[in-house]
Amino acid sequence: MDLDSLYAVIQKHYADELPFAIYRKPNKNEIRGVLQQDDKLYITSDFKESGFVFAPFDTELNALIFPVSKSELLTVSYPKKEEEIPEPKVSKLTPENEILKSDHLKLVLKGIENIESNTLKKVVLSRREEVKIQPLNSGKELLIMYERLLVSYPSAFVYCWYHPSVGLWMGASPESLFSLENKTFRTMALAGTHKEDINGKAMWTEKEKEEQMMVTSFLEKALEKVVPILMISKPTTYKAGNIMHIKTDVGGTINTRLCDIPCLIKKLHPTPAVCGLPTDEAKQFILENEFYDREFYTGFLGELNYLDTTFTDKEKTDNSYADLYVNLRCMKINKGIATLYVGGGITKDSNPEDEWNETVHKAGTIMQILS
Ligand SMILES: C=C(O[C@H]1C=CC=C(C(=O)O)[C@@H]1O)C(=O)O
Repeated sequence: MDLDSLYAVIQKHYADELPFAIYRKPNKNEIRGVLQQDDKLYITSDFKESGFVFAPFDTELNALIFPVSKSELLTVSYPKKEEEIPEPKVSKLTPENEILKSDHLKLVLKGIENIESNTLKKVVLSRREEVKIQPLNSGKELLIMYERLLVSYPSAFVYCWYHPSVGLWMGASPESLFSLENKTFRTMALAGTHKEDINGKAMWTEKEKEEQMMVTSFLEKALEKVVPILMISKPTTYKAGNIMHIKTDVGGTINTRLCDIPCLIKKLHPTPAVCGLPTDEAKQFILENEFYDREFYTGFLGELNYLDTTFTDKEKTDNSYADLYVNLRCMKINKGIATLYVGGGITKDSNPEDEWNETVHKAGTIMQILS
């Protein structure tokens, strides 16, 4: 099958209001599709099923799955396309934006005050922004947007997910939750944000370095008992579209008898890159104080318990395979409205105005594919 045929199948599925996910993994030259054959909503309660999982931020809520046994799985090659990424169009503040801004500044300030007076060390605070778009009348318009995402974010996990009773989500995630193949385990500590500068280098501040180090230390601690020799790279600058982050690669051979995929999910989701530290305190602060429901933003998604190499073999499952990504740089699309989700890590050294600007910039990079 070629790309055009895959797109044709997706368009038909969308028109028939049937669930599907399409995705391209970071730096890979292929697109995969998981096309569920009925319109039921399947839930995975223990992450033991095989399928494409879509899990919300709040671990108390249901994670959804397109089961392999109920889906057609397709894979096509995707030629690499290089394209200049346009500068994000950051529009002037409208009165609506002013309200968004003052709410976000208040939220960040409250986060900082909490960190100063409590045991909370870091909390990731976010907001959403609604943008009017041309209504997506057909799958064709949808795929044009998806194609723009693919080209703008070659190093991201670029996906489009649809279920008629949940809605349509699209995104380009720079962050792996983890991958596991047999016993080879990989994850990353990603934090700190800068606009891309001319020479591709960023001058990281102490605040950003510390914020990212907290994520690395969390992973080290969470994994010490289950990955006997944990390899941790030096922090490097990582480019995601026209945004840069600090990234540390973390990995090793895991003892799957001590910790399997459900155990890893429990240990790692939500990471301090999207929640904070300590996890429970940060999560409580987020649920009580953010002005909206995150739903699937900062949840995770991807291949669960079906082997990469046997992608087309529906019957074959392997319980030590997963390739999961954190749902960042994403949006929900409903008719003529795209809701963008953006956030940033708050520590004691955060400056509310800078944190607001970070979210404006992140929103701008997603917005550029909407025009
Ligand atoms: C929560 C988000 O980003 C996280 C991932 C990378 C860098 C981040 C930061 O610099 O704050 C965040 O931790 C988001 O983009 O909505």
